[in-house]
Amino acid sequence: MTRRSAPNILVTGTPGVGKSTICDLVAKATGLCHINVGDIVKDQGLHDGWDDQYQSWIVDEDKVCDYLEDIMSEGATIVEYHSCDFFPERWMDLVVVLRTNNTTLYERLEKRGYSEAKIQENVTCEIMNVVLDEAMESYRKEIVMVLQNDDVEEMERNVESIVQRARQYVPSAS
Ligand SMILES: Nc1ncnc2c1ncn2[C@@H]1O[C@H](COP(=O)(O)OP(=O)(O)O)[C@@H](O)[C@H]1O
Repeated sequence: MTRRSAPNILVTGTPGVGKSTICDLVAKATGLCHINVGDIVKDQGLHDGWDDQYQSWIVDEDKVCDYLEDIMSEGATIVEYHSCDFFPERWMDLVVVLRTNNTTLYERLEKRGYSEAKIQENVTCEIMNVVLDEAMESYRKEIVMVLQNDDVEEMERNVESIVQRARQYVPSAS
C-alpha cells in the first residue's frame, strides 16, 4: 500500500448536490489540492468527444485514471465527480457521498439552466440512490461517509466533519 502524508478524499453525488462548494471549503480549510474531474476531462481532453443526447463529454475512464495516478499517489488531494466506480479503491482514504432532497435538487439544477429532461434524469438518479449504491459497492463501508446537504447549516456541518476526518488521518504503516 502507498504511504501518503495527507489523505485523498473523494466527494461524489448527483450533479447539484454541492460537491464543488463543499470541496472548495474543505480545500481552503485543509490545504488539500482540489480536483474537479469534470473539469480535467474537458481541459485535458480525457474524453471521446461530445454526446449530444446527454449534453456531456464521453469520458475516457482509462485516460482519467492515467492522468490522476501520480497525483493520487502523492496524496493530499480532494477529488470530486458525479460517479465513483472507476477510480482504483487504493487511491481513496475517505469517500463522501452527498445527498440532497428532490425539491431542492430540482431547484438547484433549474437555476443552473439544465433542460427539463436533464433535471428529471438527475433527480431520478438521486431518488434511486444510484451514486450511493455505486460508492457502497466500490469502497469499504468504513471509509464511506453519507452526508445530507440541503441547506447552509448542513453544509457547514458537513465541511466540519470532512475536515475533522482529514485531520485524523494517519498514514498507513504497511
Ligand atoms: N448546502 C447547500 N445549501 C444551499 N445551497 C447549496 C448547498 N450546497 C450547494 N448549494 C448550491 O447549489 C448549487 C450546486 O452546488 P455545486 O457545489 O455546484 O454542486 P455539484 O458540484 O454537486 O454539481 C450551487 O449554486 C451552490 O451554491
